[in-house]
Amino acid sequence: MGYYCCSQIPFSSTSFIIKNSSLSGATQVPTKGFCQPRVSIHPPANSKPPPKTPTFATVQEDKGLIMEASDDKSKLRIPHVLTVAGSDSGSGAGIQADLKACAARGVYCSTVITAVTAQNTVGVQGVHTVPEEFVEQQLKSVLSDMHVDVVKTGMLPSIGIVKVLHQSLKRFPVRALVVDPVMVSTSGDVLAGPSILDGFRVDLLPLADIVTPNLKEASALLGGVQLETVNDMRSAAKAIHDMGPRNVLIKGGDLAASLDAIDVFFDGENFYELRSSRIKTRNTHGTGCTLASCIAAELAKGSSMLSAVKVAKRYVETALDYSKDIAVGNGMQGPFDHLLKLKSNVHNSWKPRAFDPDDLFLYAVTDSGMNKKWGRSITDAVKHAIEGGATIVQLREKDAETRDFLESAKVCVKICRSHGVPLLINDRIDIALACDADGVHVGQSDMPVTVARALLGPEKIIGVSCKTPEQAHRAWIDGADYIGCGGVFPTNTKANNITVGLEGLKDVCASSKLPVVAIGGIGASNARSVMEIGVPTLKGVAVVSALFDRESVSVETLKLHELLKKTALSVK
Ligand SMILES: Nc1ncnc2c1ncn2[C@@H]1O[C@H](COP(=O)(O)OP(=O)(O)OP(=O)(O)O)[C@@H](O)[C@H]1O
Ligand SMILES: Cc1ncc(CO)c(N)n1
Ligand SMILES: [Mg+2]
Repeated sequence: MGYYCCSQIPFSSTSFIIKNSSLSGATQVPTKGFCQPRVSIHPPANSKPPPKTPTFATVQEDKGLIMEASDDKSKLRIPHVLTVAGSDSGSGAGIQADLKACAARGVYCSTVITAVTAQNTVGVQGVHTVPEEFVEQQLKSVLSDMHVDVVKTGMLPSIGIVKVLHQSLKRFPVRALVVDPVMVSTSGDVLAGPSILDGFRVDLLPLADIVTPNLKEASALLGGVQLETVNDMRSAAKAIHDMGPRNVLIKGGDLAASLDAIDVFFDGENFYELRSSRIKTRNTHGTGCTLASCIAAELAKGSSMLSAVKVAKRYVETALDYSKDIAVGNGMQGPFDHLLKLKSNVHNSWKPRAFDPDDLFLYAVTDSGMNKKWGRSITDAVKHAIEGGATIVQLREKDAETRDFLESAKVCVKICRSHGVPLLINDRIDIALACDADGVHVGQSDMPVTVARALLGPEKIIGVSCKTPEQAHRAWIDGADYIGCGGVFPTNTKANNITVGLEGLKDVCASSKLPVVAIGGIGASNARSVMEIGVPTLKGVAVVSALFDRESVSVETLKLHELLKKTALSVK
């Protein structure tokens, strides 16, 4: 990820687990064949709220999908939000923001488009309303076929559209309704005129589980009262709650810029001030749509309302912070990046290059004990190995403190990157993620390759230690990029490690579909014999002591590099 796209419709599902979930206050209507009851839109708020009974969703944890206890037990279903909103050609708000927010939160999102807007970072240049009959047709297509958990509404440009939505929700009840009463864009352009207010008051708010107006929209719903302070927001939340929605969230994005970003949540009993720091950025276009979609997504996963709102607010804050410097368009209000990776350097121009098996040629593995013995830092060890011609580096710092290790690893990443040499971390997926290393190397009893892959994503390099053809086969099936085979010879760096010898190495290389690097007791005296086994999958040697348990790392690396080059020529 790293490119802004105006037409792409993202979809992703990530893992999540639901147990004992409860949706605050929605009326539950038991439906035959579902262990997770379908819940109808609740009655007006002046009728007594039903007791909060937890709903239960059976979960297949490894897939992260809700499993319905329907007749067909093999059917997996992912939480589903339907957004009923307008399209924003600039993709910062509207349908496009909803799709991205749901994708980022791991929820399926279907779409009913109510209007098409010609819109960019400058403002709204045109609005084309979809005829209400066609909105109705879209609603029917989705709701009659798919199991929608939560409906979220955005731009509803005509009273007729509000009416058909109301009818459709009566006909096809869902578990929760999130209403974002979109009226005016931040650029000041009207997206739904005042005639819509009656539609909200009469038809939608009494059905809503939550309504999320910004300051201007709250003011419009209340007939134009001024809202400038947090106290005003509280009074507004209470007054809007009286119109029927179960919960109200007044968004304070438009409060004075000197203040924190404060939203007021009211559940009919208690007020909550939800605060986050105000991110200094022009890229706030679509925060409202995103917040409402994220609330809907969390509800679809089974969160309570308050926790859904808190998660959504934190998500928006993190996404804004992460995107504060991105530049899309020339106007005053830029979009932000929903599919953030929560990493500081994704927007760098640096792009990981694809793994090249020839990188395994001279594989330097650091060792904290040896570095200590010779009085060198990890970073000096890495620098010198690269100077001598190491083609890939692995940090294997078994007894370093995590915080120190991370700091050194970050510096090593910079050094390696500036020389085009991949840097891997031994065992520690957390460190690899935190320093954005090129990948990891894991042993047979470390984290499984499949789990490491899920955490690291498709681009990172994963190597795995294997002693047998069976382990090598497994590594290939599990999606590793290379295997390390050994120990070939006895070594001090791994006490009690069974050696496989040159024969064992040959067997593994001959059967492996992945490139192999030989490891264990290899140095200048025996590297030639290793490379001479002559199996094409063997791409190089990994070395610890022969480089790092020496006075000059660069000199030893250079010597070994020369020797390997000569051997490679003679083996060919
Ligand atoms: N600069 C900011 N820093 C942090 N949070 C912000 C900032 N601006 C808005 N927010 C938060 O984003 C969410 C959306 O609020 P906002 O008032 O911007 O909605 P909105 O006007 O409907 O947005 P839009 O119409 O652009 O989609 C709220 O939780 C708000 O506190
Ligand atoms: C289509 C659309 N929906 C909602 C908003 C509010 O941000 C917008 N600007 N455009
Ligand atoms: Mg808004």
